[in-house]
Amino acid sequence: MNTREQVDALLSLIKDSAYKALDEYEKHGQEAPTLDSLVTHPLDVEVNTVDLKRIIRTLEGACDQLCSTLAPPAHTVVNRGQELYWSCLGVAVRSRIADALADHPRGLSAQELSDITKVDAVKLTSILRLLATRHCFKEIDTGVFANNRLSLMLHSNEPVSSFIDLLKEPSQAAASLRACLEDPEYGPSKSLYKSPFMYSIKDQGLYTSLYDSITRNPERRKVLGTGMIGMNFVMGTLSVIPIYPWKEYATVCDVGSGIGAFSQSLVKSFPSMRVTLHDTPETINLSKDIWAKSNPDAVVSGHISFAPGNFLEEIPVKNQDIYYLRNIIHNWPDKEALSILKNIRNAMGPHSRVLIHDYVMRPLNRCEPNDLDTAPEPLLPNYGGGQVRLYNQDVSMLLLYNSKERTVSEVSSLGREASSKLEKFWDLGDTSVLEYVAS
Ligand SMILES: C[S@@+](CC[C@H](N)C(=O)[O-])C[C@H]1O[C@@H](n2cnc3c(N)ncnc32)[C@H](O)[C@@H]1O
Repeated sequence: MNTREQVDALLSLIKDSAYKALDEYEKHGQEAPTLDSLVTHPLDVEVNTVDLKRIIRTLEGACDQLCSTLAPPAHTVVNRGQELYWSCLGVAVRSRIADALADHPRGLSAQELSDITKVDAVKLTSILRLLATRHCFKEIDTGVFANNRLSLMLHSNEPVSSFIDLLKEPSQAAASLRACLEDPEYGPSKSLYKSPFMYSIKDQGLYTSLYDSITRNPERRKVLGTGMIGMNFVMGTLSVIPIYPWKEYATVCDVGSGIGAFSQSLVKSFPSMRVTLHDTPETINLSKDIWAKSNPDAVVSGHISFAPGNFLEEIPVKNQDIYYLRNIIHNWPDKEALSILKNIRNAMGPHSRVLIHDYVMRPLNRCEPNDLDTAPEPLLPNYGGGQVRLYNQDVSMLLLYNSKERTVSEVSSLGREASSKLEKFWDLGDTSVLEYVAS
């Protein structure tokens, strides 16, 4: 295709997917809200958004490719190199700007916001202008800002805001990435204990790993718990609940459960299921408190139980129908990921299944045939910018743990080494579930 043909094809994809997205909102009861709207649309809180995700990845991929094709190359790379949105979002969350604006639909001046948040008014103006330029908050008069559809996500009641807060550690590690890669000891290391994050805090000599630093910091532990709810909401992982045949099974071990955000939804949909949460003792203590308040009946009836421990040493819960691991394997370099899978294999009964629920890396070229959903040309086969979160997450895993998001064949080879074989692949739009049985 020459450039004009590519632009034509990209414009068709954009037009087609934009109209499909409008239809998708309307199918869920109301037309798509404008950016100024402060009203939640039913689709905003829907668990299964796989169809919308598939539409949006084409739309975003095509818009990004169209602009990258037609803008001067220097313009595009400098814009990306200067990107500081993440830093301003972090400030907005920490200083609770969206909370401050909640009762002021006609907005507050930067000075009024500064009086509430204690952030200097001039600096706050620059920060909010950058955010509003890409549609998070809006400037309704010079220096006067109000909430809009995107900034509502930064309210402290929204788990997504905790996930934004949780990006502090990878951002800190990202600032050290270049120096870390050039360091003779840290650069070539594959160890969790020598990740770019560990490099960034090595002079403090306080912690052995990111998990060590979070486990010993109750405030960050809480942010991790709620941030995981926000991250999973964005990833749409709860769509596994309506899509996977849970009713064929009776017992589940949620391995590395966190505070049990997944299991809360699972027992709500399948109240007869017996679920055991397995995590570190500190996180299990936190989750016991949370469940005692949020769902005491499930705890008293024994439908939810707790198994503190260390999955690198042993899985204390034996012979479950399902061992479910959401956002676990990607946190660990191959050596530790294999230990976790081997420990699960030792805990499994003859009919147990393992569900590994993570992002799955897709090829950026069309050379190798694969069974994954491939984008139409001229898009990159992995949807390019339409799947950028997956690639950001991949690099975040490198920054934090010297780990990565894996391809199907990388996870399968770890599975094989742990005496398990891939039986089924579930594509949930952004994320995928790899289902393993004993081999
Ligand atoms: C990224 S979070 C995922 C939480 C949860 N699966 C979810 O998706 O919401 C990883 C979890 O692994 C737990 N974890 C880390 N090291 C562990 C270990 N050695 N044994 C058991 N759990 C561990 C952490 O405490 C944390 O809750």
